[in-house]
Amino acid sequence: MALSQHLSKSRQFLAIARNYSAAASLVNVEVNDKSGVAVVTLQRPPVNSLNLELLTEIKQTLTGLEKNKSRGAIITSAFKTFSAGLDILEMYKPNPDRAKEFWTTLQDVWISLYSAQFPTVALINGPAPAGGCLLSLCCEYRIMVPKAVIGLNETQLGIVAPSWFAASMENVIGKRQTELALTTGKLFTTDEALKVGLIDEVVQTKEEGLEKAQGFIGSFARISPFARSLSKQTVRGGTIRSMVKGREADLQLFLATIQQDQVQKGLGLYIEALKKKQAA
Ligand SMILES: CC/C=C\C/C=C\C/C=C\C/C=C/C(=O)SCCNC(=O)CCNC(=O)[C@H](O)C(C)(C)COP(=O)(O)OP(=O)(O)OC[C@H]1O[C@@H](n2cnc3c(N)ncnc32)[C@H](O)[C@@H]1OP(=O)(O)O
Repeated sequence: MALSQHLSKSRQFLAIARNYSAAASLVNVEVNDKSGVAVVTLQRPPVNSLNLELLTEIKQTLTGLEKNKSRGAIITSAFKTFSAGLDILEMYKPNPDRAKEFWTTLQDVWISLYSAQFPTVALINGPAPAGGCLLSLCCEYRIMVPKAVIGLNETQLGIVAPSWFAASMENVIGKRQTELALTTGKLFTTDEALKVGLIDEVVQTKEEGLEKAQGFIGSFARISPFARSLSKQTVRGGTIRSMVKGREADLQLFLATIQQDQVQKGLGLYIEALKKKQAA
């Protein structure tokens, strides 16, 4: 499709996305006029913790971008935190039906973002623990600001990162580093993340990050989108197939795990600690 035609379609999507954002407003989508690349900004105050509503909007946004054959997407945050990960309140004293929908929607978001046909970049403009890290791991390229942290720190909450969280990290930094990171619940500083390959670039500001992200996506301009996306599928297909095959068992494991007394106690203490931190 010619770029002018494509941009016209992108603008139509943007209009729809804006209308949608106006109604719900947890995700803002702006399509760059020149490049056709969408900047997807998470904006659930205060820390973009991923609850059912935010995940649902992310899922709808990704579906819209795929349908409109997006040229690329940059995922970032409107706040100083990229994303605080899963909303702990979705797992603490949960309503079973909501918990089921919550986890299923998280799985859908992972599948859509991990297998997106268009190029994806995470512009990590603040802390990205656990589910925040997972979102960025689904992308093809990660750009991060200094003085932030990123990692799958689930063990620090007394829970275990599911196998597809672990696989997402392993595909980026390898088995050895993933095992060390997961068993300790490590949150990498920006410098540590760069060293281990968990992120690809460090930028000083979000604006610089947006430029770099556009540059990364622009680097595919001369590559056939068909060949590009099939190559991505070749590399990621095994991980996606195994997640999809195991998703019902994964859901049941999640529901059973969060009902355990010990897990509920751990989550309760973690919530208290977060609140005390704010009061101090
Ligand atoms: C085989 C296994 C199979 C199944 C396993 C079963 C279970 C495993 C399931 C899932 C894996 C879990 C994944 C997750 O993502 S769990 C979430 C992990 N997240 C964190 O540990 C981050 C916690 N937050 C922070 O460290 C800081 O908030 C942060 C550095 C992000 C920002 O700091 P800042 O100083 O800017 O803000 P705060 O004052 O700390 O927070 C403001 C406000 O927000 C509340 N908050 C923070 N994070 C969360 C969160 N993740 N969920 C809900 N609420 C959160 C915080 O309490 C404050 O609230 P309030 O006091 O009411 O203002």
